[in-house]
Amino acid sequence: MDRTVRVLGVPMDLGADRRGVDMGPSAIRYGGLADQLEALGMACVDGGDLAVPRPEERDPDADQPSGGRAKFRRETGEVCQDVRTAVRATIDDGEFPLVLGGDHSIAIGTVAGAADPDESLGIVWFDAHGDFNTPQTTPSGNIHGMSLAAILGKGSFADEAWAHTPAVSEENVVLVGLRDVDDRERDLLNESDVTAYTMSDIDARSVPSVVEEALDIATDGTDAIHVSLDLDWLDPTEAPGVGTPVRGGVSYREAHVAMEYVAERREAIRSMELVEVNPILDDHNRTAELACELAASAFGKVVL
Ligand SMILES: NC(=[NH2+])NCCC[C@H](N)C(=O)O
Ligand SMILES: [Mn+2]
Ligand SMILES: [Mn+2]
Repeated sequence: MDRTVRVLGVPMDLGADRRGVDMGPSAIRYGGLADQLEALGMACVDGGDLAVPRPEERDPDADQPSGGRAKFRRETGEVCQDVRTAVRATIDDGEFPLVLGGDHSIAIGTVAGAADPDESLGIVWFDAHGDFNTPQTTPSGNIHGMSLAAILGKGSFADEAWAHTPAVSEENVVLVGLRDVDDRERDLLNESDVTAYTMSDIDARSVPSVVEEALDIATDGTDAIHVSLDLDWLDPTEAPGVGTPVRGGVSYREAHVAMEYVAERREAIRSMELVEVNPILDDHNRTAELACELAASAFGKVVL
């Protein structure tokens, strides 16, 4: 890729129950992100961290305009609008936005910034979870479990302009690696036109075949795609530093080969994010280091 990569940190933890994911951007930087990308011959600049309010200073239930429960809805909306502005400015400058979370709620802002309203954007979402709850179905009230539904304007997110990005069509959205879905979330997902590949699909078909098909669906008829990588997609033995680990995820090698397939489509990729790294729960920063390695593979690092 010949675009300069601009790293944008979003130390956001309002969307999750476990504290500590706000330190993800620092952990990923310390994990050697810039060095890994520069070793590939890429130019990399750091846009710093966006400001995020502290949860201690806010009331999670202060503003619930359209019913249901989405904790820190107002604050999440404000942060996501700042993420959108920063991502859009990066793209307007001809650079590639690499957003570091923070919890997965920030994807709402990344996608809003990446999607040109006059174009269509596909999404490949690597995750153990569907992130397809709405304020009406959520068991937790945590927006990181609702971010994909928000982008698609599900439930009461339909009325919230900061959340819903109409340039994204369900037909071009693909989930990869699912293994933990809530009951009402499952119904919403099954009723939607989103394509979801579970870990059972990966067991039966292998990562290269599933990821290639996922990329085909996301790029089919779209102008560009966004790649969202939740580190809990990997098995917790490889990525222990995440807030909502689920057994039975992809292995180290499978994650790398998936990112190598992503790299083959890199001209179509407009933005990428690495989310849910929680250094408090990690083992000597290995999850953050793995995130850096996977980013390098997604940008074209190969063995030979
Ligand atoms: N991005 C994540 N790690 N999401 C976890 C979501 C967990 C659960 N489904 C919930 O709605 O609360
Ligand atoms: Mn997620
Ligand atoms: Mn997840």
